Amino acid sequence: MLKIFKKKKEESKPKKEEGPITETATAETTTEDNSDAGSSSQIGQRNDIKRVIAVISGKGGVGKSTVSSLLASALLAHGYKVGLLDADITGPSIPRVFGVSGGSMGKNDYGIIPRRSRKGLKIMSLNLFLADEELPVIWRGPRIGGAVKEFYSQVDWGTLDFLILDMPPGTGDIAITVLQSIELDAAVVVSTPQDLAFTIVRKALHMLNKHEVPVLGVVENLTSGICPHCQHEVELFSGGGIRQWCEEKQVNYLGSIPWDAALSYCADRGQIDNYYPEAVGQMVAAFLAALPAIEDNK
Ligand SMILES: Nc1ncnc2c1ncn2[C@@H]1O[C@H](COP(=O)(O)OP(=O)(O)OP(=O)(O)O)[C@@H](O)[C@H]1O
Repeated sequence: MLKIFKKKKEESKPKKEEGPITETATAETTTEDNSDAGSSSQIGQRNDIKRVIAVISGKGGVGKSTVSSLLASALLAHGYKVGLLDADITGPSIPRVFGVSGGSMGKNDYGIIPRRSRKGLKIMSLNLFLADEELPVIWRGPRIGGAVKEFYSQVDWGTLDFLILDMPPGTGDIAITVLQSIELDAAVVVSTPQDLAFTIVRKALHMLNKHEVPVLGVVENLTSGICPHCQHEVELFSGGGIRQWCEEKQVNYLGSIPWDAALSYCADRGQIDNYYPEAVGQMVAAFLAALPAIEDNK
């Protein structure tokens, strides 16, 4: 006989995930950076963010967070004022790769003060609020969208030339909610050369089209690697049709990043901003060259 287990009633449980992050998760306030601070109604008021650029993949694990971090660091190295918002709420990795730790977040009358990397990149991530970075965040799409929106509007970003948004992976509920939560100026799409990956990444391109977000271009990650034994360059995936696809569809090909052990070494040690090979230089040059067309169409 089938035993039917009644689900325990959960309605009476307090919903822990409700309430603004900026109020519930900020452990401490500080007077740092608020010499001209006003009332709490001034939260986000002095933000002057010139461009919000999303980095998106559609497929998980292709290097979206890595490309977001490299792009933000390279723009900073070019002298731009840059912020990096980790919208990958359930799998945040940005603070770690920049060697920035969490704990109590400072707040002034203009909002939460973002953390600064050693080189001055402004960073905001849910991981910065967690006492233990290994704690999982089990939230549904609307809550995640809400958190990203707060990280955009309730943070004292100040003046930025670029706010880079490391999007959540996938093209489902969570990514769509984030797309709807923040007005984006453009998006950079990341894929590996593998046909399987790029098929899924194309879904992200369709999603961006549907939401009328201009695509700045595609970055191909993990194109090739140097064999540590014979020092020969090896292709890591079959496929390799992305550049041609970009030409056919008149989408900018922003360059390729090879697999490089030095990159993961820097990321693991919180020093991704020390990784600046030629491939990254070429990517940022192509990115900057593609910008005017997007801005002219605004
Ligand atoms: N070109 C590269 N060379 C060496 N390691 C890389 C490279 N690109 C990415 N990695 C490593 O691969 C792993 C996955 O990269 P990353 O976290 O950027 O992927 P993601 O697309 O953001 O993943 P998710 O879908 O979980 O958000 C990381 O450990 C990163 O350091």
